Order: sequence, then C-alpha cells, then structure tokens
Amino acid sequence: MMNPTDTSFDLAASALNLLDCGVIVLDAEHRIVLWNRWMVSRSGRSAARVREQSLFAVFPELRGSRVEAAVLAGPGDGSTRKVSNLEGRTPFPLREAGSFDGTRIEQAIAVTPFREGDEQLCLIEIRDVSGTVDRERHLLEHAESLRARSYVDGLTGIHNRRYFDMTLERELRRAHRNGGALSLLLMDIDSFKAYNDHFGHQQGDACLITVAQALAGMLKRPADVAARYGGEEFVAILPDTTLAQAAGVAEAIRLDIAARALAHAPAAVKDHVTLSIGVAAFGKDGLNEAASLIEAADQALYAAKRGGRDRVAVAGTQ
Ligand SMILES: Nc1nc2c(ncn2[C@@H]2O[C@H](COP(=O)(O)OP(=O)(O)OP(=O)(O)O)[C@@H](O)[C@H]2O)c(=O)[nH]1
Repeated sequence: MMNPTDTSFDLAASALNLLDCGVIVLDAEHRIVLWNRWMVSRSGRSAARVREQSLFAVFPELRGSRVEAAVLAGPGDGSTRKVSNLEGRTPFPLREAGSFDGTRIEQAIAVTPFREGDEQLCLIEIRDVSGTVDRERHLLEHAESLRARSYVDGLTGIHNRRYFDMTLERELRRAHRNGGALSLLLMDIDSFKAYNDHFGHQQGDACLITVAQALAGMLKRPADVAARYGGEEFVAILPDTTLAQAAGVAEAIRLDIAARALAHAPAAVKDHVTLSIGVAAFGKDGLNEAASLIEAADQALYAAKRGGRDRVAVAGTQ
C-alpha cells in the first residue's frame, strides 16, 4: 500500500473525493477500506461509519444480487465486470445528494478485482446514469408516439391510408391462410364539393370528422378497421365477414349517417349528408390481392354513384 505520508497519496485522496462517481474498495473479506465523498453524499453514510464493515452488512439488499456475484467471483482474469445492465439499474440504495427519501438514482456499476502487494482487493465504481436513462425513456416514448401518430389521420383521428394499406395486406394473408372471409367497404360522401362550396371548407372539415367518428363507432368487432382513404372517401376492412354480411354492415352505416340529418348544400342530391358505399369481398372472382379487391370496391362505389347516390352497391352484382 502507499505510504500515507506521501504527498501523491494526499493528492490521490483529494482527487478521489472530487470524482463525479462513487468509489468503494473492498478487502478480501469484502470489508470497506475506501469510500469516497460521492458515496457519502448519495448514501448518507460517512466513511468513518462504514469503514471496516462488510459491504453486505452496510447494504444487506445486495445479497443475492449480481453485484454480490461479481464481487464474490474474485480476481478471475482481472477484468472489469459491468453489472448494472444485468439487473435493475438501482442495486445500491443511493439518492441524489441531500435527498434521502427521493427516488433512487439509476446506476452503471463496474466491479474490478485487483491486487496491491499481497492484498486481494476489489474496486467498485458507481456512476449516476439517471439523466441518460431519462433521455432514453423519453426517446422511446417519443418514438412510440410518432409511430402511433403515423397511422392516424390528422384531421379525423381515425386510421389513415397507410394503416389501411398495411392492415389490408395482413388481413389478406390471414384470409389466405385460414381460407376465411374478408370484405371491404369503400365509402364516399355524396356531393361533398357542393357541401364545401356552400358551407365553406372549415365546416367541410367538421363534417368529415363527424362522419369518420360515426363510421369508426359503427364497427363493433375488434378486428374491424375504419380508415380515411383520402379526401371525403373512407374505407372499412371487415375480417371474417362475407360479402352478404358486409352488404348488411354497409346498409346499416348508410342508414346511420342519413339518420343524423346533417344539413347538406342545396345543390346536393339530398337535403342531408349521405354516403355511397361499394362492397367487395376476398375470394370472389379471384379478388385475392389488395389492388384487385380495392378496384372491385371502387367499381361498386362508382355504380352506387351512378345509380343515384345514397346507396350501397355490391361488387359483381351490378
Ligand atoms: N373540407 C374538406 N374537403 C375536402 C377534403 N378532402 C377533399 N375534400 C373535398 O371533397 C370534394 C370531393 O368532390 P368530388 O370528388 O367532386 O365529389 P363529390 O362532390 O363528393 O361528388 P360525388 O362523390 O360524385 O357525390 C372536393 O371538393 C374536395 O375539395 C378535406 O380534407 N376537407
């Protein structure tokens, strides 16, 4: 060991106390021989109080932890063992300086056995990584919220086209595998240009929100998906639903929107807001690809428009 009268020893002791991390040195019996000031302020225990005591008597909760395992493992190849990421990040009951009942600081811990002369010692370094962990958590939450928002239509709050495309591909694969039914509704607000021209674009937006929310509310099964397809067009994916059942759902939606009696422009076909709906189903006439299924629903929608609007048309029946 160093000579305590050596000035380099004093220098080392001062530097140790200035370090922005906890430093503990244990002897071969795991008794604390060194405990720097960082440890004093974060643990509320002075060096005099803990010196010569076993680390596991000072912190009984370390028993059975990976910190204990790393310490007990002895010198091994003399390499440093990083233990903090292998278990919770707060193995030591340490809190911010001056706060003895606050939350524990998050810790990165390194355990390094070493020899000094004949003595077997063990260095434990503890770093406060609370800021990093907070930033990490914040970034994760931010990424999650961005991901969620990238699937939501900014105006209406229901799913967007991107989510629809992804879900349709997935549901088509599932229907292929299980030989199950899958139907698609393509819905368009009738004479919406006239609505905008008469009431203004802002009220047009409010109308889109009302219709979108009504649609989403009408679809009761958890696997059903309502999305804004673009402009004043909406779409619904109905898994495990046959063409005939989907036609029934479409008719219920049409009636629900009409029953809301939302005033329409004088130039519109009806005096209230109405929907035209095209229905198509997977499997019928080889409609087993997203593009052909959408095309079939679109043609049915066009037939509904041609037929006078405010109606449901089913693919393959016009
Ligand atoms: N307010 C508002 N209007 C939109 C939005 N997206 C599309 N539109 C309008 O929706 C109208 C759609 O008009 P058209 O495609 O001509 O169809 P339509 O007037 O609904 O007539 P039919 O579909 O044939 O019954 C256009 O005037 C678009 O400007 C939007 O986000 N907000």
